[in-house]
Amino acid sequence: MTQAPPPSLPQLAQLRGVSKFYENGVEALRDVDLDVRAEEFLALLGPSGCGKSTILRLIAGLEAPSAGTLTRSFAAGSVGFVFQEPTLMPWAKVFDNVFLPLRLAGQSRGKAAAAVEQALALVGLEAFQNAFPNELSGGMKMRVSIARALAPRPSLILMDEPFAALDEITRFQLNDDLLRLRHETGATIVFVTHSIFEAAYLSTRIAVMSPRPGRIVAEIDAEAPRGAENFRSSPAFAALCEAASNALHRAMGEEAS
Ligand SMILES: Nc1ncnc2c1ncn2[C@@H]1O[C@H](COP(=O)(O)OP(=O)(O)OP(=O)(O)O)[C@@H](O)[C@H]1O
Repeated sequence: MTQAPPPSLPQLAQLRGVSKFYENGVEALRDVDLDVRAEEFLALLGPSGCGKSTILRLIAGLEAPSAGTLTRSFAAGSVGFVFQEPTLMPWAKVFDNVFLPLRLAGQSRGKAAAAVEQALALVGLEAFQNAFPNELSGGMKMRVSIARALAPRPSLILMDEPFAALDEITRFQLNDDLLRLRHETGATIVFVTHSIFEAAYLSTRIAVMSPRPGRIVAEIDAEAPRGAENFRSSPAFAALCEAASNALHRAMGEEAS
């Protein structure tokens, strides 16, 4: 008698044999197979121009594949996007910036107030709802941008190098905030980064990409215990960085060091 296979984790998105050509003839992706599993923190790690942002846009439904299949199993309104720049409206208070996606979804200010305040509390900015963006530091602006993505309570958050423009100390703080937020909200996160260290610190899985046309060349299980006081100096963190670094070197056609 054959045993039934173990139940697989639910998937929010599935890419099979996905290629993407832009109108100018650029082949951004070639034959990409990738799953986004519920409740994971998936990092897309790869060199500049390898198609990481293209994958996010495909998952969000902002682009269509040129070939292959893409299946989405989340509601259209249940995805949040965080970009490298905070992209806040400078003329609007923090509250109204975070309210924006709820306003676009047709909610009144009064009805949305609790959700906006809760999202701001999640990023530690509940006291700044009446501030304007130019009164905030770069890290605080990014927190507002994250709160805006969280306000509609999406099941999936797509983050495109959100901390790349921040100094390292702020970046480390926001990395820790993000781990806490994921824990508190249960959201699935797909996170684009160039940083091996950031991918190793944050992720439960790292998909390593080749240079353009991008393909997934390695998937690294990164479910290391994050409870340690200082995970960044732990052997588990070092091992993850080494595995990701070696996969990236192989992808770049170099000898792994
Ligand atoms: N709308 C577009 N039209 C034409 N070419 C595009 C378009 N968007 C992206 N590309 C090209 O497709 C390739 C992949 O771009 P993409 O932004 O997805 O890569 P990336 O890995 O996110 O890059 P980076 O790490 O530098 O942000 C690049 O060569 C880029 O120039």
